[in-house]
Amino acid sequence: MSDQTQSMVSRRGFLRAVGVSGGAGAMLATMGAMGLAPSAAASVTPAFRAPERSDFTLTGRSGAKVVVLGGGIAGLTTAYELGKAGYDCTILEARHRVGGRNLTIRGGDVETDLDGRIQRASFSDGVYFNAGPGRIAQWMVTMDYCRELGVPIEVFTNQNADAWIYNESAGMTEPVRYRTAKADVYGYVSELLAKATDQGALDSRLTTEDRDRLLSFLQSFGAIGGRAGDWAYTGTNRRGFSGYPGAGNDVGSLLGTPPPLSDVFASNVGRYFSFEFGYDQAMLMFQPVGGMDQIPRALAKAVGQHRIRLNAEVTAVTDRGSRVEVTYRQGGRQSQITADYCVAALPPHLMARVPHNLGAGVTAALADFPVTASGKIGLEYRSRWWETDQRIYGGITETDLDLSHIWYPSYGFHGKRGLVVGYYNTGANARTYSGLTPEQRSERAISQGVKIHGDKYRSELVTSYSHAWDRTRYIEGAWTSPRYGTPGYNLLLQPAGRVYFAGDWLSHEVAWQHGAFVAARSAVSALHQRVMAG
Ligand SMILES: Cc1cc2nc3c(=O)[nH]c(=O)nc-3n(C[C@H](O)[C@H](O)[C@H](O)COP(=O)(O)OP(=O)(O)OC[C@H]3O[C@@H](n4cnc5c(N)ncnc54)[C@H](O)[C@@H]3O)c2cc1C
Ligand SMILES: N[C@@H](Cc1ccccc1)C(=O)O
Repeated sequence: MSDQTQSMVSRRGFLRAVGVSGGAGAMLATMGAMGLAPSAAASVTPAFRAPERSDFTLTGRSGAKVVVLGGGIAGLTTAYELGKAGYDCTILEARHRVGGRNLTIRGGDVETDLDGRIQRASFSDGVYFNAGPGRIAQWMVTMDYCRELGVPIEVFTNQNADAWIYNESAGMTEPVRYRTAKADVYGYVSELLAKATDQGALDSRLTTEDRDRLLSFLQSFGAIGGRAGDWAYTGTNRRGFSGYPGAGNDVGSLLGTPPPLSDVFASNVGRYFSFEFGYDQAMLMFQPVGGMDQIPRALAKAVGQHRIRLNAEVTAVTDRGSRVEVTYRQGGRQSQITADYCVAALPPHLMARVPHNLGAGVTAALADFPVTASGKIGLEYRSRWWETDQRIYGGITETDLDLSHIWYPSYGFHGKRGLVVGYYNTGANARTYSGLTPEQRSERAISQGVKIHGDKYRSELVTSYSHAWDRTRYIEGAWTSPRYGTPGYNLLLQPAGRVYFAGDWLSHEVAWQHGAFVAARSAVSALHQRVMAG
């Protein structure tokens, strides 16, 4: 489908709904069903519905004043989209920069956490650390905003056959490459299933043709022997080589023979394979060139810096019936801003603490979002030993250590220096690290990383910066687990008087910028619909 076709389809949906006919509810109904017009559907993949495009065009104009609380992706998107339709928006952001959880750390950046710990990043020029979001799936509306805002993107390597798996608690003494682990697990699983199939164990489920087709599939899927070889898995070059094939008669040195079946299952390496099957984590994935914060930067530029008040902490919201008053503290001074409407795009657990007159039900609903902790550390190295010595170009190593994941950079290949994400963890593991000083976090991450990567993990380190989202002022958590379908959740999908709510927590894509974008678009649509109807 060409972009043009899809844009036209989306825009037509909007015009029909909001513009001239504009009956109440029609726009939202159309948005919900805003797949493809029947005539267009015939020429495109029929199953793909693209309801949320960045050519989100509000028809009809309004100069109404809107105050937006929070300058994260949801707040910025709200002001950006309303701005296109003429609204007079002001964003109040408590932090010293926009972006919220979309945070990229570069050399010179300074952050003070809730415990008063100050970190000044000293990364080299050109080295950056995405402390929050790092990847974008192709179908996400985030991609459309990158295109519309002119933010260049590049592939983010989310899976790599040459990255490692290391399960210490399963008794592994050294890491195994993904490709090796997959070859062995797929091989043995195929062997077992082929044997069971051939011995008739599945005859009640399979026709003769099914059985033959399944056996043929398993032979290629697991690289196993045929019937004559009793379907045995005995290894394959998919495991990799200790010396890769070369010129002339050099067939290379295969990476040994597979461990016995029960050792492979005991190592539990297979637990990581399904990650890349996820609809949200499957390759290809993308990242903005130069850091994830290129997105909020571009949004802020499009909104206009004069519309964004930084270091402005919202302290009260009062709905006066015909207008909304918002009180905020900036530079030690208390100020007030009055607007026709307000869109509150703060984390729900923080909005719950802001005094307001929107009702106890709203407070209770806002306070009912369980919050998860998460943390990451960026380790800058003076050499790219993971590329030169271990032949890992991007991707993720999976572990059962409390560091959970190690990410290799998807940019700067073959450069002089580079940044590895030395831990990315959640829940209890994240809280273990967030309770430590930055130096202790770095030491803990390094002492574990050397088990996988050897001495260079320590000796080549230049500097590090760690971010604990549960200890970040004005965020206090990584993401929430909404109680979908409850009266409280549904209450916040509606405006409370003149106050609307937005954020990834009001979507089914929590922990993704996509969720923040679509929730903002939903609030904007409802607000505009009301203004046009009024
Ligand atoms: C570790 C981590 C990894 C992630 N990985 C990915 C990923 O790979 N891809 C992806 O797309 N998404 C990812 N996400 C999710 C993504 O970051 C969020 O979904 C998105 O950024 C949320 O935007 P938001 O505007 O809803 O909320 P926020 O970014 O939380 O914005 C809320 C804003 O409100 C401000 N605020 C709070 N209190 C006040 C106050 N009193 N007054 C004024 N302002 C206030 C905050 O400072 C903040 O700027 C990740 C998040 C984390 C934490
Ligand atoms: N979106 C975040 C959090 C997340 C992790 C795993 C699955 C789903 C969401 C990330 O990709 O890192």
